[in-house]
Amino acid sequence: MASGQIRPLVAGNWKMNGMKASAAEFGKIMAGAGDLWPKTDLMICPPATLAVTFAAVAVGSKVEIGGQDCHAKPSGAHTGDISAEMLADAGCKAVIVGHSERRADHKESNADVKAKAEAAWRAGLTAIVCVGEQRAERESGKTLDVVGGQLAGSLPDGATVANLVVAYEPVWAIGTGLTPTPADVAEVHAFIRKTLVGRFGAAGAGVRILYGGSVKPSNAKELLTITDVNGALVGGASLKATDFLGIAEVYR
Ligand SMILES: O=C[C@H](O)COP(=O)(O)O
Repeated sequence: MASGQIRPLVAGNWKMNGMKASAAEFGKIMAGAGDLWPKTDLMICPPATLAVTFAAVAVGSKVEIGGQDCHAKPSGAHTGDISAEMLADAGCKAVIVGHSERRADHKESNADVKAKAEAAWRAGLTAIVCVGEQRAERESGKTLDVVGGQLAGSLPDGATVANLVVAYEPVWAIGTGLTPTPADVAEVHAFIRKTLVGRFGAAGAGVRILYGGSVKPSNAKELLTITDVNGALVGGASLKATDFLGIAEVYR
């Protein structure tokens, strides 16, 4: 399916950034979102400490709130963890699972990511499943093998495909200012689309595939208008309202 037939999603992952005072920047994002919707869906995934407040103030706005991770179980003795059900209870509509920083820092396996994605679905959330290769893997021509393996192991089983988003984030492009060529992005996104259709049939053609990794206003048009790029997962540039909205502007 051509990217133009799917409403894009521009999601901001604030990672471990943001204090109560960041509500002012979030307010600017909400203020600008009305002009971009309904052409583009906007989402901010703040740290959990801010999710409840942001979700409350975002009611009635055109910005949805997502979590950055969840535990696979609904509740229990898991100190420091947050369940998908808790995120839903806080007003979140989605959760990122399998971000490369979680896969690396917390040694999350594909099976862990899949369990988290299924937990998201169980709680009624959209699962944003992240995949992407390391620099050495790209340089040795293994990108599609790596991404294919991650998809095979991490995508949830079930029929709630409408609640699935895949984010392609080359690990070497995250926070580095480096980006793949448009041709490389197109190749991986076409591969992900083919994989989704193979896995979910016709419904796979409607799953949004985001690109993430050093997206900023100056490169957004080049990266986000490629076929089968249906939006962006933005890190650093999502912390500043003008940059985040400037990225989403490409879909206006
Ligand atoms: O989740 C977002 C990505 O890790 C991208 O981060 P970045 O835009 O700072 O490169």
